[in-house]
Amino acid sequence: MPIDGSNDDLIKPRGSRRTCVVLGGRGYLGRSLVTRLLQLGDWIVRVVDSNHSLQLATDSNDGDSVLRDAVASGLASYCQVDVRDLSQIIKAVEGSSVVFYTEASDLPEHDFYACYMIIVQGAKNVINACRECKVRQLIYNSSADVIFDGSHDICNGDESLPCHWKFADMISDLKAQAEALVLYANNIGGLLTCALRPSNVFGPGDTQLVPFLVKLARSGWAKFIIGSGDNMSDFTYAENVTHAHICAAKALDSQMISVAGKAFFITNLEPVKFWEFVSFILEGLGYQRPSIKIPAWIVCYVLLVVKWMHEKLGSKKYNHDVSARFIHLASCTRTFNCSAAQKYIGYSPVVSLEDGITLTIESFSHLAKDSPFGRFSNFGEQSKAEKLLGSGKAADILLWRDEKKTFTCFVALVLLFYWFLLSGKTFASSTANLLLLVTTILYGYANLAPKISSFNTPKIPLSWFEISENSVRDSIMSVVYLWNRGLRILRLLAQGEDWNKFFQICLLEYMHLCNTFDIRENGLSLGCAFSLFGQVGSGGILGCGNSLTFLELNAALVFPFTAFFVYEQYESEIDGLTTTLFSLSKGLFMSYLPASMTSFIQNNRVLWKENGNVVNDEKLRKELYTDKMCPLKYKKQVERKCSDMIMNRFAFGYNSDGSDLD
Ligand SMILES: NC(=O)c1ccc[n+]([C@@H]2O[C@H](COP(=O)([O-])OP(=O)(O)OC[C@H]3O[C@@H](n4cnc5c(N)ncnc54)[C@H](O)[C@@H]3O)[C@@H](O)[C@H]2O)c1
Repeated sequence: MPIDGSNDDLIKPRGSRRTCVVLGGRGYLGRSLVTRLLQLGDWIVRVVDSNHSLQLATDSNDGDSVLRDAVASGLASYCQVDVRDLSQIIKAVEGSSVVFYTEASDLPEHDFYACYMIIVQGAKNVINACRECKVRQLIYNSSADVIFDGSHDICNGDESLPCHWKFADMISDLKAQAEALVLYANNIGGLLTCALRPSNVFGPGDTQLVPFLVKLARSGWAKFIIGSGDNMSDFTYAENVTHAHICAAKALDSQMISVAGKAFFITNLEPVKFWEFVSFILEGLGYQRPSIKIPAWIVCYVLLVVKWMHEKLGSKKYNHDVSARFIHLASCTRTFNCSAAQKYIGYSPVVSLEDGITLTIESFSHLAKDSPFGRFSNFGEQSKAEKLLGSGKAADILLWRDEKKTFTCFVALVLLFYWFLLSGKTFASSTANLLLLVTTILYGYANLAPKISSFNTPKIPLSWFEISENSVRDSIMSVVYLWNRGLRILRLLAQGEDWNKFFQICLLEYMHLCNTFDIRENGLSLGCAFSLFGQVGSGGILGCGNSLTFLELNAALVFPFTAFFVYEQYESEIDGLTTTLFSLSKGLFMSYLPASMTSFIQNNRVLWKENGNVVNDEKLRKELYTDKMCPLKYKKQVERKCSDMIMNRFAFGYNSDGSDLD
């Protein structure tokens, strides 16, 4: 129920304070609208939202302090409603003359019914409540998305553009229906309505655009420009949207014929390249500006594959619509003509685009790259890939946190790789050549004149060549550790204690030898296992052997620089896929076991004895499936356990269903 409960509109003369309702008044746009209305001083504001109470911030939040003062002086009140319940809305809007309606934007997009009930049914309820309570004006916060089909450019589009009823996403479709209902309700039962269509709203506290861009930047995807990067877009600073609402309320009185029953585009009147805007925001927050162009159709296909994977894995966390919407916005031109709003509702932006961007960047400083959370990919949470790499310098390099550093390391590794492996020399002569080269360069540098024409040649300080005692001790310790470990493995192999490892090493050595011969002997093939094409003919043999080896070595070089990066981007997808593949291979393996064994494993009620204790097969499952065993070992253990079970069954008189044998 409204706290103030006044019917002042009906009693107070025109020109004094009027009562208005801001439905969705604790939301992003709603808060800004409430603050602006209270600052104007012409209104008694009833904040209506789904929260139990106002929940005012305790710190010095500007908007909340204005509202706190207004509540204390009786100029503002709060009322809790659910827009799906007509009776609640009737109580909330009773006695007001204007209703500003902004509905939720954080809707459960996978649930059509819930979205429909909030957007469309909610709009019907608000209209009916306004009629019932004789509210004079209803101003609906729509969106420019209602005329966008997700694929065609809109250049300087105005209100004459027809609604095509083809939408890129469900929310825009439902919002278009709600907007149509609001406009259709105009002038029925004395209610005047209009709708505002802001385009790409942003500003301090933005819950959609800026957080999405930051997330993109932290995951590394903001490096890419989708499409040509030349597409133009209109953006609207949030305060300008709320200003437009207040202008519309005034205009519904003064310019009734031109405004009532109409929709108006609202923008900052400063169209910019979409990627220019994104770059301003990202650079302002310390992130790299997007620079690599990728055709939009490739991104769309990748997104479809990701969607398909999520569907297969039954993942509910992934929101395809949000990513798809961003791709459409990011690759199409969407500019709107705002002259109708300027002419009929007297709108003009109160905050310029440049100031709006500056204020927004300031307000999101906690999400900036240098903030304590800047290194992490998921708002304070360390990624698995980063944990796996030890969160140190190696992680920073392999996860491309600093492109320059990573690129330098990669180039250095490539050079070493070619120097040592593909030069055709032995390791010792490659090392000797490298040392000779370094010594020659250093000698040459030391003998350079201190100044060559206008360039100074700084001397390299001697400290560069010093190695600290600790580093020497650490590296010796590492060498000693590796040496001891190698010796232990050798001892195991020599004593024949680990035949698996013995054969693995033999196989590896054999393949290595074959490939070395392939490279060195220039045409000689040993028909190695590695070179699958080795048997085809001596002409092709060398090529295949060489190129395969070359490819493998290259892959080994590129792998760490790509695999961890890709894993970080698609952590949940890759984990999910691995789990699915693991369970599939587990199922496949079980299907190859004899039926008697699988029935023992699958039957929950099977009992057997182990070390004299009766155990059910749950324990067996846990032991077998959670152990990190190699497939061969795994199979052997299953067989052994199953045969034990069969033995036990007869020895202890249990049936496979756990009942006693007769
Ligand atoms: N934020 C943007 O960038 C943007 C851009 C263009 C258009 N819009 C549109 O403006 C509108 C408002 O956007 P926002 O970002 O301020 O949304 P928001 O989600 O921040 O605020 C909506 C408010 O509605 C309340 N609410 C949710 N469910 C309700 C229910 N069943 N009954 C009553 N109240 C309920 C929420 O508590 C919230 O306070 C949305 O329709 C959105 O589509 C937003």
